Amino acid sequence: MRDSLPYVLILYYSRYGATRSMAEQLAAGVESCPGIEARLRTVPPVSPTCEAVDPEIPAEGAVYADLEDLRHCAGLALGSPTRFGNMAAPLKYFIDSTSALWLNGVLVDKPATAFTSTSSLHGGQETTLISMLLPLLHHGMVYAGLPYSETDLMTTTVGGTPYGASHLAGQRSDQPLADAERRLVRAQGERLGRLALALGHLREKAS
Ligand SMILES: Cc1cc2nc3c(=O)[nH]c(=O)nc-3n(C[C@H](O)[C@H](O)[C@H](O)COP(=O)(O)O)c2cc1C
Repeated sequence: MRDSLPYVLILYYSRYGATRSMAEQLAAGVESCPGIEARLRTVPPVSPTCEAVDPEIPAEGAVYADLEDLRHCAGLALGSPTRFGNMAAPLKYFIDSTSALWLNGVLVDKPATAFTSTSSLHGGQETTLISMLLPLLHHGMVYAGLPYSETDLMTTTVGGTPYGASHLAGQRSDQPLADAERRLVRAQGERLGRLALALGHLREKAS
């Protein structure tokens, strides 16, 4: 018998705060689902010289993720700023440390999604989301984007894609989430929460 609620892991990197504000909205969406919690975790920055070791507790924002956060999640949302049309290196670096979980198939059949923030509208939101989709598929996760039943997808003039939520943060990464962007990332969290519960029940039945 489980003594705590299942949780969706929201694992993100954010240098200037835009992706972090998306992560917080996605968490609110997850927690609007009765019976499941959101767990926010981040990853430390990386640098070309790797002697430096970051303090164990970051100065602000979520605490750093470890592999146990990932092992026990019921669902996973990956968030990253767009960097040259791709996910940021710190998130990729963390994902590259997950081979032991992959070998044991611990993420197989769990739902996953991705979200991103950019400075420019056509600066690579979709390619970044797809770059995050790739390792999730290798882990055997079930990718859930955003369906067009979320009608903001049809009308948004800022972020929001069927591949996952996105945010146009502007040149200084200081634009707040637009209403449509906020609704979409919340809907994504709510959907991920529902899917995590449903797939969790299916996995329990099968075991
Ligand atoms: C190295 C680097 C590469 C970037 N590449 C892109 C890019 O390809 N397209 C884009 O629109 N913005 C790009 N940006 C801007 C960030 O994606 C944008 O500022 C984002 O909102 C930052 O998110 P954060 O506030 O969570 O750190 C880049 C920023 C950096 C530092």
